[in-house]
Amino acid sequence: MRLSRYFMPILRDAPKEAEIVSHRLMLRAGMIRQEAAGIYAWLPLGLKVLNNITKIVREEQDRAGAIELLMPTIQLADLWRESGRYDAYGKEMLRIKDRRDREMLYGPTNEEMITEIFRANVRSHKDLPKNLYHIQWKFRDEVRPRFGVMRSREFLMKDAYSFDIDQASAKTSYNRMFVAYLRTFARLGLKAIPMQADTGPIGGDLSHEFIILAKTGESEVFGHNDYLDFETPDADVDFDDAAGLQAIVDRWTSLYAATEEKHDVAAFEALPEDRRFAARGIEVGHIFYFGTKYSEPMKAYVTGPDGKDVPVHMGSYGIGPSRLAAAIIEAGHDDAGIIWPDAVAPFRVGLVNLKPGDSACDAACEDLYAKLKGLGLDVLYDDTDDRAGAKFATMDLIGLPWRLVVGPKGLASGVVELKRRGSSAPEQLSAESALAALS
Ligand SMILES: Nc1ncnc2c1ncn2[C@@H]1O[C@H](COS(=O)(=O)NC(=O)[C@@H](N)CS)[C@@H](O)[C@H]1O
Repeated sequence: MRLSRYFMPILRDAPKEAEIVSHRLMLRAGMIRQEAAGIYAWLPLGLKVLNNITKIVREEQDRAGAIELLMPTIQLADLWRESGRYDAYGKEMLRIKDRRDREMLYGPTNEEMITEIFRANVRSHKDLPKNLYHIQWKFRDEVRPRFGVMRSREFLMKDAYSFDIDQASAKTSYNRMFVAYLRTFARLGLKAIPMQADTGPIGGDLSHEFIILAKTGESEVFGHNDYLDFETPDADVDFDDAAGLQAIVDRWTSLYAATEEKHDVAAFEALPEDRRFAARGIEVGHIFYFGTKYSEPMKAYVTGPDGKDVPVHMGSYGIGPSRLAAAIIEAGHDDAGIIWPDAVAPFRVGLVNLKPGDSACDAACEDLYAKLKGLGLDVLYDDTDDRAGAKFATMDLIGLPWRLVVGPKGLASGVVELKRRGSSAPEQLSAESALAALS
């Protein structure tokens, strides 16, 4: 992409209302723009990051055997009356009426709707287990939206829902998502720790939050340090091996880890001082098992092996891709700006022409631009007339993994300059060597 043709409204300074670093940097990098309190437009650079995040989320859901569909954002109030949550959900629910005065709502979550879709189509235990998911915008009228997209009112969520014949089988579905979440957050360059958590308005009695440690996290969390060195399950983990999955979950829940709500001070303080952490954390995922909480009132039954109708056992599993864009910045930045993990970066390489209009620089940049794209790399080519310092600052701010600089002096001695974001010194090397280093 040529920067002269792109749309990336960089801000020199962050607006004063931005309190945390990710909010400041997302505004300054031209990734998002607030349209109303807690409601954001995702500008081109931010949308590329969001799409990279959802791509990884989707791949790991699919690997775990979940099946993707897409449910609407607008839901009928009557559906929520069936589960009894319409009144219970409270002020966070955005209630609307259509032209026929029909009561509707902007979905904060989809347990009722997915249960309705399931019960209309699945009647036999032979069709179980099932895990259906979508990646869809949600609305929760948070009393105090803040920290940019970290706690917004309209936000993107991957929410998956599992259906099983009994609790034992539902636990395996829960474990599949647990393992998928470990892999997902690791691929996003994050160290997420599963912590026992409250179930809140979703319900049930088994729940884990996946927390990443960050100074600006909203939650107070406590845990055993060893979690930070646990390896992530491999891509070839067998999602049909119930015992193997349980072993992974057992290992990842074997040491102390709890959010404030579930914190057991005595258990925590029994740990050696140098083996425990008390930190702030960001909740990037939350999984729940809640049995027949929805299937019972909504009559989502299947015929069991004994011919008797039984309500299905369910769980729901949420990840916040829009929150993750901010959380990843909280976990990876420096004074110059964002440091994206390669898998999430909006472009792989920032190509900087120090002297647009100089025929040697223009020719060398066009050649590198074409070759880098030929290597399948996404390139942002800064062909603008900005000063060199401003160009370098922009590339650091938006956090691209590589910066490749072409200038008249360098060309005269047959070199270009290559720099890895976040590492130390830039390297002077031939264009060919630079291409080899980037391929
Ligand atoms: N206001 C918000 N802004 C941004 N992300 C949010 C917000 N509220 C929740 N999330 C994200 O959405 C994830 C799931 O939300 S949740 O309430 O915990 N879970 C559910 O809604 C269940 N239906 C799981 S399918 C959270 O872990 C968090 O990453």
